[in-house]
Amino acid sequence: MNNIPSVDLHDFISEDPNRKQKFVDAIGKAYEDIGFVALKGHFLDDALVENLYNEVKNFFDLPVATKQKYEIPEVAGQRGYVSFGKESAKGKKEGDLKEFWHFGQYVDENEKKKYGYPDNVNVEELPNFNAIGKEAYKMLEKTAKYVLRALALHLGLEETYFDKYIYNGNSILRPIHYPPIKEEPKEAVRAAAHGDINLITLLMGAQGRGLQVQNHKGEWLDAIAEPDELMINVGDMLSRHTNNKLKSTIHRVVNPPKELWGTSRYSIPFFMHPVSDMKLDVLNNCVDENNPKQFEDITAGEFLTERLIELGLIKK
Ligand SMILES: O=C(O)CCC(=O)C(=O)O
Ligand SMILES: [Fe+2]
Repeated sequence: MNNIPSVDLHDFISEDPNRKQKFVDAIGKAYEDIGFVALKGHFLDDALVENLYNEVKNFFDLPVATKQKYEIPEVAGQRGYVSFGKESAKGKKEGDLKEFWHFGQYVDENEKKKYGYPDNVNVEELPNFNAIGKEAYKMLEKTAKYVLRALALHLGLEETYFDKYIYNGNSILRPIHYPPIKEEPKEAVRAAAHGDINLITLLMGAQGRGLQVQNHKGEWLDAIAEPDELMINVGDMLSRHTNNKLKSTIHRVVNPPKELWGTSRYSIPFFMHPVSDMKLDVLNNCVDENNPKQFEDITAGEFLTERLIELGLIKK
């Protein structure tokens, strides 16, 4: 029995108003409650998923010295490689037991200056790695656009409310490798308890065990998706914007039992970010007498910088 509700994006995209409303209600209810849904009917086909996993595994199999060629501290880990143990969850000193890669937004040459995004990093050893990453990025971004449209309707906003903020948004596709565990990790875990920073996260790879989410009672529940499903959760930016009506649920990746220490785990979250100048100020229609404004006004860019400092990716 899974604890996370399952929804099908085909319902939302269908021309049938009842199916569309059913999707909006189901995802809205799930995000006001547990903060996660498993979603079928997205735009990633099986071949693309398989190709992406193969490329990602081949990348992490490269020698450490090769991977480190692609580590660029000046961009605060926002593109290219981030080596093992570098990132720690907010408020935690032990680094997570993971290494990862970041693909970022693709903007035209003439738009580059406007957005100020760092360039994506090209892996010379793997001729298809970057093209496949880009294709997956675009398909996840398209999926996220429809999910945000459903959430806009649920919030009583215009359906396309988020479209203008996510066009050329600062999203990140992050393939993660949790290597085999070689010695007693003491306090360190694969990913310590955290809320995501961004608007919503679309996670590939939640079929395997390890991901857990915390419910209202503080209990940790396993979050397991079907192979054709993406796990999609609300991040802190959307939770702020909606005055916590939509919940950014704390989640973590636990270490496996000792007999499975020898195995790697891979996952590929897509962190959907808006453009940096989106105001995350609490929406008026999410404030009333019983639920007063809970968050200070802040832009997405300011909020991201604050959090990257807390994660250890920007050095003060
Ligand atoms: O690896 C996973 O399953 C989840 C990773 C995660 O929560 C994150 O990177 O924010
Ligand atoms: Fe996360």
